[in-house]
Amino acid sequence: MTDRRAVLIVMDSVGIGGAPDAAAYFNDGLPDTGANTLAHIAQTRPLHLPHLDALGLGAAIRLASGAEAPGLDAVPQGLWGAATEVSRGKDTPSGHWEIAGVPVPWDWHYFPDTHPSFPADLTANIARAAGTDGILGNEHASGTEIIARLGAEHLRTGRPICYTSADSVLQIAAHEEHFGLDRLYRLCEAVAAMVHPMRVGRVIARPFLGAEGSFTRTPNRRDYAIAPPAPTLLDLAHEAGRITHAIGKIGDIFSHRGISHLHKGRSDADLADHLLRLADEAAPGSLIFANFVEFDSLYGHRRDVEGYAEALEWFDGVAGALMARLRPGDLAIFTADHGNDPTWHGTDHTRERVPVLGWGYGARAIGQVGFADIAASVAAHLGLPPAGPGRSFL
Ligand SMILES: O=P(O)(O)O[C@H]1O[C@H](CO)[C@@H](O)[C@H]1O
Ligand SMILES: [Mn+2]
Ligand SMILES: [Mn+2]
Repeated sequence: MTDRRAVLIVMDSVGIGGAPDAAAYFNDGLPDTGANTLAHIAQTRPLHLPHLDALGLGAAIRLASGAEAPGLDAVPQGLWGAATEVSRGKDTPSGHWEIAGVPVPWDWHYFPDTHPSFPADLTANIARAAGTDGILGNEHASGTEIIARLGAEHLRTGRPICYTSADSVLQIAAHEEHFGLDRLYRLCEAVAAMVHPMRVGRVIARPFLGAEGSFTRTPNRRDYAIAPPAPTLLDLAHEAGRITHAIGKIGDIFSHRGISHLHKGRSDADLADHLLRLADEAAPGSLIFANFVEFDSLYGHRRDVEGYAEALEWFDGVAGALMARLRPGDLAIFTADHGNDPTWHGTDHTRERVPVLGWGYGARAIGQVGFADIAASVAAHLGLPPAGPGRSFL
């Protein structure tokens, strides 16, 4: 068995524009053509990302989309390229599964942007499972906006707040104390069993606390996702006897399959602590697979450009600290699952290419690759059987 370790890091929503099929994806009814998360942030205010840029981040942006990204102009010293997704979906499971070697073979079910959004029989079944006389919401919404608008009515009526987005999701927001956290989890589990057969990708529990005017979501979000339709990189590594460490949302995204140890936290700062500790401690031959979600959840969906920029600059320090701890023979890859351009209209993800930045193979331009090539490369590095339809770029 190889001693070589691999660290695969998804910077959630850190897209670099240029997706060839962006016109088929929408925000507020308008196509995602031209969306470019990183370039548009950098054009708003120059980014200082010395570690990621030294690997080739600025070069990857120019390769993916031809866009200028002020502040990101280093000569690449790492492995660098841009990856294009083939799965028909611009959400988290589609991106992560394809990165792990399993492009999504089906069309997800999306709920229409109408009011009501959910079919009447589903609405009735959700209320029955909740033990309430109805539901609130039943529309496309942003999660922070809808609890501000409907939170008081939720407390008054006890009805769960159910909403969706341009993603294949059904989200349920409820007050942790008034409705109850365990009750919300049980409801989401029951609703997941109703909608997974329809190919709705996820049911998401969105607990919140507080009183009218100050409702706030808590870190107790939980995702109930459809299982990947084929063995992923995690499954292959685990079956080969490797230790697999999942950091953050990776457990939920892969239905907890192929994971030896799950490391969660209340924030990305907690996840960074796990990552840096594992860089010191993870066994030879192991795979560390991390998702850093706050770019997406706190800044992308909220269209907060400055917050996103600061989160990137914080994460660049984490990336530098990680690279300082890796050992000769290790591979680290930094990539993303989709875009979420905070300068764009709407509040949904944006269809984009993503960066592929690697530490451990010297300076190497890999050009345009596919998401699934990442799985093939990590598998090759770890000496595992080929993972999925991609080709190794190593
Ligand atoms: O607005 P919030 O509730 O954060 O929802 C966002 O989070 C969901 C899952 O990532 C996406 O589908 C998007 O709509
Ligand atoms: Mn995501
Ligand atoms: Mn998201």
